[in-house]
Amino acid sequence: MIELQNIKKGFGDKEILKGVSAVMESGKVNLIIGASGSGKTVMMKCIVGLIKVDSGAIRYDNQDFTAMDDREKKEIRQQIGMLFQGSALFDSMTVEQNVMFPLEMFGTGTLKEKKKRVEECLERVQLKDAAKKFPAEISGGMKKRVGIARAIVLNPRYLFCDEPNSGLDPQTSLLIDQLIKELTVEYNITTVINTHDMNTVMESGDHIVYMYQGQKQWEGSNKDIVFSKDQKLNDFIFASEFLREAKEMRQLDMFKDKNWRDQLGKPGNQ
Ligand SMILES: Nc1ncnc2c1ncn2[C@@H]1O[C@H](COP(=O)(O)OP(=O)(O)OP(=O)(O)O)[C@@H](O)[C@H]1O
Repeated sequence: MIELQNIKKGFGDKEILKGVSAVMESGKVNLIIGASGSGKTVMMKCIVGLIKVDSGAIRYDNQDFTAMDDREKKEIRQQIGMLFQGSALFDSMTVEQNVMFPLEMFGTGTLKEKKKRVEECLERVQLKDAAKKFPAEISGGMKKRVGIARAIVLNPRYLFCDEPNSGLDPQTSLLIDQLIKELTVEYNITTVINTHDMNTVMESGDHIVYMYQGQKQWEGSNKDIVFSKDQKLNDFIFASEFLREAKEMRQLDMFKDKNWRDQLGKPGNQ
């Protein structure tokens, strides 16, 4: 679990994060959503330590990351896997060399063990047959899967994905979302995704943090979203007539589920 406690960050006299508190749960797909410029990327960079917060605390499983020295921060960073926008593969390396890279940098064990781990990860993302190919020879969806294999090769406890669906068709996007979700549950990873993709929100979002102008406007699950009365969230998520209709249909479906009906109206259901 990652906890953010009242984090603030500004550049010059411009305040970008205005005191954000939120929780990213383990074994869950946690999404950061919000309009362009709302502070999602800055927040993600603060969480992984690429940007230093001005104040507030970030806790990784109860360890205060913001109070750590460089050596302790490095230990946390080695438990973090990252999937970058556009996959960020090394073009001159084969698929298997790309996945091997973090193991060569930070891994322990013999070369044989490392090769076995690469093979396992490629098998897990169904890319064993593409091991000897170069990035230029594979599709965008395959590149994302290489990026995912590389992100999990060191068995991370935390996984950060920046726009994992950018540039992908809807069907491939769904497959990538499913893969990330499966891995999150399988290895009990705390996964944090920065996304604009409404399919991801409605299908994979176990826990969603909605940012509005540098503040957390709303936090909840994708089921909560369907019943939320937060106007800003509703305007953002259900922006089109089509999506508003889809929301009403899902509400009807969910009303048929007694367990869910019982939860409605309970404290915390915003
Ligand atoms: N290094 C920086 N120096 C100054 N301002 C910055 C810096 N990084 C981000 N900002 C500003 O912070 C604000 C929030 O940017 P951020 O990239 O977090 O938005 P975002 O929600 O991720 O948007 P998008 O969805 O378009 O990626 C913007 O106004 C941006 O110009």
